[in-house]
This record gives sequence, structure tokens and C-alpha cells, in this order.
Amino acid sequence: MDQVVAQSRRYDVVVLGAGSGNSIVDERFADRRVAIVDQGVGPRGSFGGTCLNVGCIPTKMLVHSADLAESPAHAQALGVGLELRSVDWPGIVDRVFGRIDAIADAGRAWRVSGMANVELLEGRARFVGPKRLEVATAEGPVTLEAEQVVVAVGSRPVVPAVLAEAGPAVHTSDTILRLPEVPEHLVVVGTGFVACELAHVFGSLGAAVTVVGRGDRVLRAEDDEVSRRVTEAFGRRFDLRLQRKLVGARAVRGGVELELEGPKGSELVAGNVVLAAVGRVPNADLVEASAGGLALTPDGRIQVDDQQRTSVPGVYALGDVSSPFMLKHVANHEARVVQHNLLHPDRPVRTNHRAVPHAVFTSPRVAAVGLTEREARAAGGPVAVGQQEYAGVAYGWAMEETEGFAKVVANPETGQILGAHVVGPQAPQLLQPLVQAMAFGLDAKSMARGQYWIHPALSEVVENALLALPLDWE
Ligand SMILES: Cc1cc2nc3c(=O)[nH]c(=O)nc-3n(C[C@H](O)[C@H](O)[C@H](O)COP(=O)(O)OP(=O)(O)OC[C@H]3O[C@@H](n4cnc5c(N)ncnc54)[C@H](O)[C@@H]3O)c2cc1C
Ligand SMILES: NC(=O)c1ccc[n+]([C@@H]2O[C@H](COP(=O)([O-])OP(=O)(O)OC[C@H]3O[C@@H](n4cnc5c(N)ncnc54)[C@H](O)[C@@H]3O)[C@@H](O)[C@H]2O)c1
Repeated sequence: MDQVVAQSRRYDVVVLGAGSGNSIVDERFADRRVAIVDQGVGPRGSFGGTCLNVGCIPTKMLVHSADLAESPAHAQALGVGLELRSVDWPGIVDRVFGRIDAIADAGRAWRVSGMANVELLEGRARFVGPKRLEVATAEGPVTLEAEQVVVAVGSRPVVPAVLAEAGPAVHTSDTILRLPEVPEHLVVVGTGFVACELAHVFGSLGAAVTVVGRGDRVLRAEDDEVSRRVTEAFGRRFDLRLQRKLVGARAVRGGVELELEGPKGSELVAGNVVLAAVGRVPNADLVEASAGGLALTPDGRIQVDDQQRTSVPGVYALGDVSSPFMLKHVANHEARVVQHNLLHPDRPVRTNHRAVPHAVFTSPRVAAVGLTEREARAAGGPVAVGQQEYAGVAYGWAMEETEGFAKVVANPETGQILGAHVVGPQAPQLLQPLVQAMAFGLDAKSMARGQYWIHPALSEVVENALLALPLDWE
């Protein structure tokens, strides 16, 4: 039998992970020998990371179809009779992945042959010492050494132990997006980002959806009022099983049966498909970061400073493997910081994690930045709150919108905006000016009174939430 001899190769820069890490290496690295290492994501082992292949992009393409499918329900109140005639799920999946797979494949092809100084190694990497790695490629193990290493290996979905042995109908976000058909009955375990977005997708496209949560509301990390409104809306759309503990699961004919324990005792719920949406863990363990000497945070992320440096000089980390945010816009920002600091070590830049917004693309939409009202009050300083319902502004009337609102949390003494929360149509777009105000230190009074607000646009919700703050408006 042939003996596999590990080859050792030296590089100037090794980037682990071709999600956000892939964007770092451009023509400015032409004078360095670079390796990019990636093990692929999703059912095809695709190139390009989570966001492109199994995250932000496919889910939002599906959300757009879901929004259209949901629109007849809203149109009725406006005197327009729409009818949902059909949902061509295979056609939707083809549209989504026809575009995405082509982009992933082209990205891989560029990395294979686009730059003479860059090599793509495909397989799982693990540290075997400081700045020393082994990659399990199809051709056998390859050992790498590098002056500089960027760890951008992301995170992976958690499957609760109780679901792990319950058969092939249990999915995560990595696999559910390419189901052959919309399940008749989908059970979603979890009430966070992924759960709320995919309950909306499959619910709008024809599945009966059960959402199982441990707490008494969905999206519990949001502002209390936001979480309450979305919970009420979900209660009208889905079979909501809250305050339930998942204690058992078994494969049954046609799907999975779950055993739940809740306030009224034990109950069974069966679905054709179960989505495990209970969070993601950083891949620091898979890459054996500790063997590389990298210090970890108590929750298992690679520890970085505000220049994205790890505890080992010359090793940087970014994105889900090190960030508490697990958001693509944060990973992108951190990748730009690492890129700059690799290119210009003499004048490093720092990461800016102030005013990091997020949006949950469910129905109703949610977007938020900064502190919740509860967090602001717990911080102990003076707190003022301004809130405006969509139903109270002209475009909200036009839409007959009854559940949406915007809330601004501010310091009443300085007018400084501490947090902002929007639920309802166009929430991410409505929030963005508030993110800008927080990022650039614009106070609530100047923001409200120092500019024109287009009348009668939906943005008047934000203007009025600011004006509702109990500030001295004279
Ligand atoms: C369903 C879903 C929807 C989302 N929607 C949004 C959204 O709307 N907006 C938003 O901001 N964020 C969203 N996110 C989060 C976003 O996708 C992530 O924050 C972002 O993709 C993280 O980027 P990254 O570069 O850190 O990791 P990734 O993009 O995951 O890249 C890591 C890469 O490393 C590779 N890898 C892992 N371990 C190894 C190893 N040991 N050796 C070699 N390679 C390895 C992986 O194959 C992968 O290609 C979503 C996530 C999910 C799951
Ligand atoms: N629009 C976006 O920006 C977007 C969309 C999807 C995902 N993401 C990112 O991906 C991350 C992961 O998303 P996620 O929804 O998987 O995680 P999450 O942290 O948002 O939600 C996890 C949910 O699972 C619940 N949970 C945890 N353990 C459980 C258990 N044993 N049984 C039942 N419920 C349990 C939690 O209470 C919570 O409701 C998010 O934190 C976010 O950063 C972002």
C-alpha cells in the first residue's frame, strides 16, 4: 500500500475560510504567496461561505417569493381581490440556486486559476501548532506554514441532541432550502432569526407551520414590545407552542414526531419536516484553534482585539468564528479591517462595533440597532422613549397597517439615540437613517427637526417616533 507522505508548504499568507475571508485577497497581495483553504458549505460543498450559499442570499430570495404569496391576505383590506393561484416551489428553488450556484462556481474557478500567486486548497484545515496547519485534501494531508494566518472559518448550525437521531426529515438551514417540495407540515424548533424567517417562507408558500419555543415569546432578544408584536402576529399565522421543552423525537412514517413538555403537561406534535433552528456555534473547535495557541472566549469564539488580532502574533480572526454578532455586514467590515492591517501593518485600523444593526426578514419585518428599552433602563442612566404606530401616519393609513411601529430610545438630557426598533413593512430601510444618526452622533432633535421628511412617505413613522421623545422641543 502506498504510504501518504504529508507535504509541507510555506506561504506568506494563509486564509482559512472562503466566506468573508475570500474577499481579502485581491491584486494588492500580488507580491505574496497566498493559500486560501475552504471545506465548502451546504449540500453541494459550495465555494463562497454561508451568506452566499445557505444564508442571507438564498433566504432573502425565498422571503421575497413568500412576501408575494402572502400579499393577497393584505390586499383584501384595500379593496383589491388577489388570489394565490399556485406556488411553483421547484421553480423557485431553481431560480434561487440557478443564480447562486453559478456565482459560487465562478468564484471557485477564479480562485483556482485567477491569480498566479494564489492557491486554493479544498478540505478541512486544523491547526497542528502556532501558524502551522494540516489540510485534509482529496489528494491527502497537506501541511502549511505561514507568516500570517487569517481564521475566517465561520460557524455551523446546532442540532439538539434529542433531534440528532430522529432521521432524515430533520433539517437545518444548511439543507432545508433545497427540499424537493414544500412540506405539508413543518415543525420549527427555535424562535430566533432562522426560525422566524423560515417559518414565514414555508408558511407563506403553503406549509402548515408549528413553531416550538422555550420562552413565552418569539424573538426574545428583541425589545420587549417588538417581541410581543411578532409573537401576536405569529399566533395568528402559525401553531405556536411556547413554553415547551423538547424532550423526545423519533422518526415516524412520513416525518418526525416530537414530544414536548409544557404548562399543560406532555404533548406530541408530528411534522413531515423538522427544522432545527436553535442557534449556531463558532467553528473554532473544528479548526482546532487551541492547538494553534489561539485563546478562546468563554463561549468558544476565537478571542480578538480591536484590530482583529488573536493571541498569536501574525494570526487574525474575523466573522462568525470570533464575532459576538454573527452577521454578514459585521464579518465584511472585519474582513476589511484585516485586509488593511495585513497590507499596512505600520498604520493599523480598528474595528468599529458601535451601532451594529440587524434585521429579521420575517413577517412582520423587524429591524433594530443599539439598546432595547429594557437594556437602556438597566444601564441606569436617564432614558426617554418615543414610539409611533404605522397606523398613525398617512402612509400607514394608506396601507391599512395595524401592527407596525417604530420606537426610539434616547438620553433625554443629550438627545443622544441609544437604540431604535422598527416592526412592520420596510422596517430595515426605515431603520437605516437611525443607524446613521447613531453612527455619526446625530442627536434626536437635530435629526427630527434639522431635515425635511418626505410627506406622506412611510419614513414619517421615524420622524414621529423621534418627535414623540419627551425632549425640550422649543
Ligand atoms: C439561514 C441564515 C440566514 C442568514 N441571514 C443573514 C442576513 O440576512 N443578514 C446577515 O447579516 N447575516 C445573515 N446570516 C449570518 C451570515 O450568513 C454570517 O454571519 C456570515 O456568513 C459569516 O461569515 P463568515 O465569513 O464568518 O463565515 P462563512 O461565510 O461561514 O465562511 C466560513 C468558511 O469556512 C469554511 N470552513 C469552516 N471550517 C473550516 C475548516 N476547518 N477548514 C477549512 N474551511 C473551513 C466553511 O466551509 C466556509 O466556507 C444568516 C445565516 C444563516 C445561517
Ligand atoms: N437576518 C439576519 O441577519 C439573520 C438571519 C438568520 C441568521 N442570522 C444569524 O445566524 C445566527 C443563528 O440564527 P438562529 O436563529 O439559529 O439562532 P438565534 O440565536 O437567533 O436563535 C436561537 C433560538 O433557539 C432557541 N433555543 C436554543 N436552544 C434551544 C433548545 N435546546 N430547544 C429549543 N430552543 C432552543 C433560543 O431560545 C432561540 O430562540 C443568528 O444569531 C444571527 O446572528 C442572521
